[in-house]
Amino acid sequence: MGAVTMDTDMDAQLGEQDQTQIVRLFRKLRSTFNSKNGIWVLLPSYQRRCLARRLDFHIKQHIKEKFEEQQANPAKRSRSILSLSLADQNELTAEILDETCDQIKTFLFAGHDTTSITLQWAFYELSRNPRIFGLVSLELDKFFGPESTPIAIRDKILENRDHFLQNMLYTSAVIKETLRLYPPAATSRYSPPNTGFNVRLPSGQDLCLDGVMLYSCQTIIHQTSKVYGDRATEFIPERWLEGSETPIPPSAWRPFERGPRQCIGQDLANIEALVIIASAVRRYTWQKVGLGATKYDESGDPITKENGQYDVQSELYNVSIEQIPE
Ligand code: HEM
Repeated sequence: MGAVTMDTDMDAQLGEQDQTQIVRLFRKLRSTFNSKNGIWVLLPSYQRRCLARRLDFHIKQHIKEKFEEQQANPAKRSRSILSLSLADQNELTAEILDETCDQIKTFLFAGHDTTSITLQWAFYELSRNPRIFGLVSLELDKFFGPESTPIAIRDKILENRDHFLQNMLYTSAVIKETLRLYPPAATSRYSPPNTGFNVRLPSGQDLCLDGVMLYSCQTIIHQTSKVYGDRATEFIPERWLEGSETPIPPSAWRPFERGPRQCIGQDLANIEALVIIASAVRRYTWQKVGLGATKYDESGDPITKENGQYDVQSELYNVSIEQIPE
């Protein structure tokens, strides 16, 4: 996200000591929202304000540096979000600096966990569904040929940028199905008082929702059997391929939400996920360990269930609501 938003590698994948200040402060700030987290319980709002101020300071420093660079050498402008948003500015006023800092924080926040959570679930489903893993692998073999290094993958994508997505239909369906079963983000809508926003329930009852905050629960919408059938809770990428049995109305799949405020980064998220899945599947196979770990037979091979999935030693979720400690 650092590269896309600010044209900067923020070393987020390195150990904490080697990460940039922005990443470290961002993580600390986020931890203040976890009420179980030691000292923050006592002083969350004060600490939060201090951390937020320090984070703003570092991001603003960065914006100033990029602005100077861009002014000195306009021809070398990159296509990062920061660079594009500064493109028409001749002067970096305090107001523009504040606004740019806010926008950058929104992108860093919105594009950070969402894609990584999607990838975690995609990797999980690929690890326990050998048939699906095989089909992704086959599609990637056809497109990339024998090359498997990330650089080769990048070059091949750039060479075929106009046909890349058309060639990745199955892998794209895996991502779509991952986002259906495990939507990583959410949103809400507010209808101010006196708007006159009415909805009709399936029972025929009319409800006025003025003054109500509405949370559209994608997890429920995405698993409704009226749309997704008896196998709504199963991971079946094929349901997204042309010629699949039941057409799915667009409004029944909304991990990025819909309408004028829908996710602005969805194309980027899809491409990021495709490139990362392609790089990983081309080089590795993997098995789940810990909770939900794969079960093996005596000769060390994974045991496959009737539905084609690997059997597991324990359920992935083994804590029911009643069991969650206070
Ligand atoms: C799988 C990945 C992602 C998912 C599931 C996701 C989902 C969402 C959702 C549900 C919203 C709220 C939309 C609404 O209220 O209607 C949203 C907003 C937003 N997302 Fe994403 N997002 C993802 C990745 C990204 C990335 C990579 C970026 C940045 C490049 C990004 C930038 C944003 C921004 C800026 C907004 C606010 C848009 C606005 O309020 O107008 N998202 N996203």
